[in-house]
Amino acid sequence: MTPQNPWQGRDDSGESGDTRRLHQIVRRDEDYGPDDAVLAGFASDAGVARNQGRAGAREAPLVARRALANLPAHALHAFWDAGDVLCEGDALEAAQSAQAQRVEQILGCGARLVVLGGGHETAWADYQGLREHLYGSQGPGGRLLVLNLDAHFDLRTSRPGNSGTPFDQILQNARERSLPVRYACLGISLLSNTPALYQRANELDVYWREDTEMQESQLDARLADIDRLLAEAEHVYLTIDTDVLPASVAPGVSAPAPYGVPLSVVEACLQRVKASGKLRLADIAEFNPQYDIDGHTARAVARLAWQLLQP
Ligand SMILES: N=CN[C@@H](CCC(=O)O)C(=O)O
Ligand SMILES: [Mn+2]
Ligand SMILES: [Mn+2]
Repeated sequence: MTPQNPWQGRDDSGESGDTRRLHQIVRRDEDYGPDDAVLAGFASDAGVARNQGRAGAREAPLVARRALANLPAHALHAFWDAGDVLCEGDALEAAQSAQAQRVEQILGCGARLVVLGGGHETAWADYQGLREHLYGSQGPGGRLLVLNLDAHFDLRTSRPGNSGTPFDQILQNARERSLPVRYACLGISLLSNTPALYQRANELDVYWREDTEMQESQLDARLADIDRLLAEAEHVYLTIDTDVLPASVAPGVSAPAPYGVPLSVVEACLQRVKASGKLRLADIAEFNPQYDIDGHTARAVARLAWQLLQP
């Protein structure tokens, strides 16, 4: 469990009506079951450090919980905080392995899991847990869509892994095991990805759209794209890199993108995936509180996490 208690906020219970906020409905036991919402943190920026980026994402789970704490509960009656897996120093693979085991265990209970990263090395950890859940001996099998909302492909081929390699790691691993995994990346910034990364995306049959195609006026077409991708899969892993948002909305990231995808579009994509009934796992990565301005990024991350937690 995190040392400081982030679950603190206003108490309006003296007023009439439903005044519940998230800090008043959070639970820390393990008595969750099918369809219950569970929040878990992966406190790591070892992948960002390895990837020549700005450290600080390791504090994100704590700061995001603080921003979530005071939000009204609305349709959510309870949710569980499963605490953090901490990455000590550069011991990333050990932390990813611990996170994968925990993800598999929580998904095995039938819960709806939302992970707060960490750099995007979170995705390789989360995927491995989901892979065991879906394709392990008791798993249902079926086609998996990995849907990443991100300014970056994160398809770097260097190893050991870092925050820029997770989807190459996932696709390589899926190929080795002949698993039906498709990768789609929405929000790519032309100015944040080299031609080598576009080439890697083409080699791996990645479905991608650039940020310039992900604006409000193009939303209907993008939702139709998502519907087609969803129709070709039984399961979805949704991963949101905070740097997909414009730097003005989310300055607190390692690698800001000035153009970005509007929060309204990101939310519409999230809601479309949720409505499909195929969402098995979601995470939000790359929030770096050290570079935030007046909590703007923390609030945007909390807003996305809040939507994922709602029934
Ligand atoms: N998580 C991904 N990070 C980007 C970082 C790019 C940058 O630092 O400019 C990537 O590897 O492409
Ligand atoms: Mn990114
Ligand atoms: Mn990323």
